[in-house]
Amino acid sequence: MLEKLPKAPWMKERKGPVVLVIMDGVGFGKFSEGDAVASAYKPTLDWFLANCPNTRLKAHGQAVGLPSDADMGNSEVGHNAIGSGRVFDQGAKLVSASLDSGQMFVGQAWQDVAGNAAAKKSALHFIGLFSDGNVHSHIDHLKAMIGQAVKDGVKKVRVHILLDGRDVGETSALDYVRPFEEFLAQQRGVGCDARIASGGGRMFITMDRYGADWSMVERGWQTHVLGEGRQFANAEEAITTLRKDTGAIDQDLGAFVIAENGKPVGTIEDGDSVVFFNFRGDRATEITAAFEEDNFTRFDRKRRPAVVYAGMMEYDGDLHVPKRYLTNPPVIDRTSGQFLCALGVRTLACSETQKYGHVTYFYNGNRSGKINDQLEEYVEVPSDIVPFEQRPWMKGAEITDVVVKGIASGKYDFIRCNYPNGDMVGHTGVYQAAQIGVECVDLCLARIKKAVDKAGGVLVITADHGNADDMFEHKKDGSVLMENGITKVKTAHSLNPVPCIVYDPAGQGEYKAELREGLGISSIAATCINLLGYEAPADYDPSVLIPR
Ligand SMILES: O=C(O)[C@@H](CO)OP(=O)(O)O
Ligand SMILES: [Mn+2]
Ligand SMILES: [Mn+2]
Repeated sequence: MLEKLPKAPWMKERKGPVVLVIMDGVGFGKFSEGDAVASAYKPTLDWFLANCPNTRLKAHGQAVGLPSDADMGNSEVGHNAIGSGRVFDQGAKLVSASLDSGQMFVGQAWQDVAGNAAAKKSALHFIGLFSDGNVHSHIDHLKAMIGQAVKDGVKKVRVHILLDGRDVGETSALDYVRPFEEFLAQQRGVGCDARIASGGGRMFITMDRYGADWSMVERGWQTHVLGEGRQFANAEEAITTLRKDTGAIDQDLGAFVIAENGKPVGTIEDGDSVVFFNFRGDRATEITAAFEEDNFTRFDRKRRPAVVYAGMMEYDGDLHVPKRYLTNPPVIDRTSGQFLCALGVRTLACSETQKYGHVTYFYNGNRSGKINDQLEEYVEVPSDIVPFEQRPWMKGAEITDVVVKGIASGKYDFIRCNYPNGDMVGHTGVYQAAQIGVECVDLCLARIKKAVDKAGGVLVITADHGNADDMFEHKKDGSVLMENGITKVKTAHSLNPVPCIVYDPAGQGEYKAELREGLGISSIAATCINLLGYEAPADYDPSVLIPR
């Protein structure tokens, strides 16, 4: 049972709702070149920063539960922290710890997958994001598992590699493939037939999220499971050829099947074992459903092999997906949503498909369902299926329509939304588009400001991590990295801090104009709870508001 939060005696009631805007991927850059946030025309955001209480919050590394401060933030850990008001050790850290201690390998799930392949002399397949980005996966985890599988007597390993180029350098795939091929050769040297079997860009196959584009998963199934698609002798040949043919960066590269004499080397067959080695859930649950669900209707699987399947982690704590997983997820309990529902606070959450689960599922501690059907409304604006550099405004206007209407309706006490633009367009690496994405968010903020003014509400503006604020690769000395005479673009998130702005036109001086400094984005939960008129739970990270 949750304790009931006491009223904050120092906070006066506002007439209108508390509105929380999460500008995904909008941070404060530290370089002038490549900062599409700083260069954007954004009069509203600039006005807020000049006239409202505001501070910068940490949104990366240990401030969001990642192993080290060299780890950039991401949407999962960011929204977990914002929604739960505390910092939990996250997947990246938990999996590494479980591997280091050997805990994973004594667990039942590992015994099932490795034991099955060893006993049946069948293949153990690994599918996942192939990089050291540490957002969805880490290649070291993959290598540790393969090493153990060999020790456990597995004689055949097949790896299906999803090329990253989104959390790491945009054309860095071969930096991972080449040393990995050497590693696989070592495994073959000790009697395990270990090979790369298939692959493709992560934004082209397998790793769709929130049902935005199931055709990606279908292509992944065809590639990994059925072995259908363009054939190559090895991954390096595939990557070099596809790059030459299409000019695509890694995340968008086409699919490939490794074959010998026209025959794929690693289709997934009855009796095999499969490990999906991403620890993060949003882009893992669809392919998991294709393996696990008996009555699967999203696409025609043609053939569904009877395999022993495990995910790296439990991806959905409500639906308990996958059925078998190798690492226990962080126990994100006592979320702000649960406290607010217990108080009868009426809530609206909204984003477009690409980030819909961020403001619901991640925000609620990786649980996909609602906390309270009567009190909460979740609105998903369907995302376009387009390269976002072509439409950098995305569904900003439509999300704003929902929020503005929600504010005016008087039906909600708390409204939260996520604008994907800074992030989704930032990931494309197209500077001009990223800048327009940020400008779109600014245009939306102006509309929200008006609605808040009219309703007598209060607005909190923040972000989950940076991205558009850092669009060029920089050298250690801070100068821009050039390649063939042009700036090398950066598609990944940044390590930069993010804004926290409190626009409170109906405020009565209940708190100091200087906000508490040095905090991380987990402080947003207590801040919103305070503005709603309650004291935050004692174990929450402090609010940015200092009562007078
Ligand atoms: O697109 C994604 O999956 C990640 C980057 O890997 O971005 P975000 O954390 O912002 O969702
Ligand atoms: Mn994000
Ligand atoms: Mn992102």
